[in-house]
Amino acid sequence: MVEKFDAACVAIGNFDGIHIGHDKLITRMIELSREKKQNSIIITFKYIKKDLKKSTKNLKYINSFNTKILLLKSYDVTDIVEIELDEHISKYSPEQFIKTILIDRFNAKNIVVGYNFTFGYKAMGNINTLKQFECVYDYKVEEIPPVKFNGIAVSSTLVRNLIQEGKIHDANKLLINNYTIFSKDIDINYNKNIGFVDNNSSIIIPSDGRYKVNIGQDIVFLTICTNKEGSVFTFNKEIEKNKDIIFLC
Ligand SMILES: Cc1cc2nc3c(=O)[nH]c(=O)nc-3n(C[C@H](O)[C@H](O)[C@H](O)COP(=O)(O)O)c2cc1C
Ligand SMILES: Nc1ncnc2c1ncn2[C@@H]1O[C@H](COP(=O)(O)OP(=O)(O)OP(=O)(O)O)[C@@H](O)[C@H]1O
Repeated sequence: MVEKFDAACVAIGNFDGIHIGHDKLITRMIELSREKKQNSIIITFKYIKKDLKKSTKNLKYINSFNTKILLLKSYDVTDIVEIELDEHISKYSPEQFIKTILIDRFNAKNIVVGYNFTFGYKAMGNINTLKQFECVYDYKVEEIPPVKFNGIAVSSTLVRNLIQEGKIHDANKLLINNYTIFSKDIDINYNKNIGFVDNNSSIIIPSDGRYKVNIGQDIVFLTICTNKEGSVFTFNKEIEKNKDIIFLC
C-alpha cells in the first residue's frame, strides 16, 4: 500500500527503454522518498511538438509511449506523471518549469536527475540551473553520476543504436529487462507465422537478420526483413497468441 504524503521526491527524464542508468536514478529516488517520508513521483515526457530535438518525425523509440508507462509501473512509486511538451509547456523557461510544475504542482522537496539532464525552452536548463534555484524554492537536488558499462556512459541512444545494429546481446546488458517488442506494437498473422511493423510505427526495429527470441513458453527463431513499407517478421514455427517477443540474441 503506497502512503500519500504532501511533499515529494521526483525523478525526471524521458526513460526510453529503461536502462541501468535510469534504474539507478529511479531506485535512488524511491530510497530517498522512504527516508524522508515523501511521495515518490516519476515525471516523464510525451513529446508532441515537432521541432523539439527529440521529437523529429523520424525519431523512433525502444518502447512505444504506452509501453514505457507500463514498464515504469513496475516501480513501487506513488505516481507516474506524463507531461506533454506541447506548444505551451515546451516554451517554459527552466525557472518556470521548476516553479509551475515541480513546486506548485508536486511540492517537490528532493529532485533526483542524472548528470546530463536538460530541461526548459531550447534545453537551456541543466543540473546547475536546478542547483541555482534550490534556496529560492526550498528543495534539494541530487545528481546521479554517469552509470557506465565497459567505460562508456549508458544512454537510450546507445541502446537504440545497438538494437538497430542487431547487437541484441549487448543491448540486453544495458537494459533492465531483455529487449522486447510488445504484442500490441506488432500485427501478427498467427495462421501464417508472420508479423509486420509498419514504417510509421514509433518503435525501432532490429536490423535485418535472424534472432533467437522467447515467446510465451517457447524459444523461437525469427527472421526480420525490412522493405519500403515496414518490417516483416517470419517465425520458424507457430507462436502463442498475444505474447510479447523477448529477444535473447
Ligand atoms: C518545460 C520543458 C521545455 C522544453 N523545451 C525544449 C526545447 O525547447 N528544446 C529542446 O530541445 N528540448 C526541450 N525540452 C526537452 C529537454 O531538453 C529534455 O530532453 C527533457 O527534459 C528530458 O531530459 P533528458 O533527456 O536529459 O532526460 C524541454 C523540457 C521541458 C521540461
Ligand atoms: N548513464 C546514466 N547515468 C546516470 N543517469 C542517467 C544515465 N542516463 C540517463 N540518466 C538520467 O536519467 C534520466 C532520464 O534520461 P533520458 O532517458 O532522458 O536520457 P538518456 O538515457 O541519456 O537518453 P537519450 O540518449 O535519448 O538522451 C535523466 O535524468 C538522465 O540524466
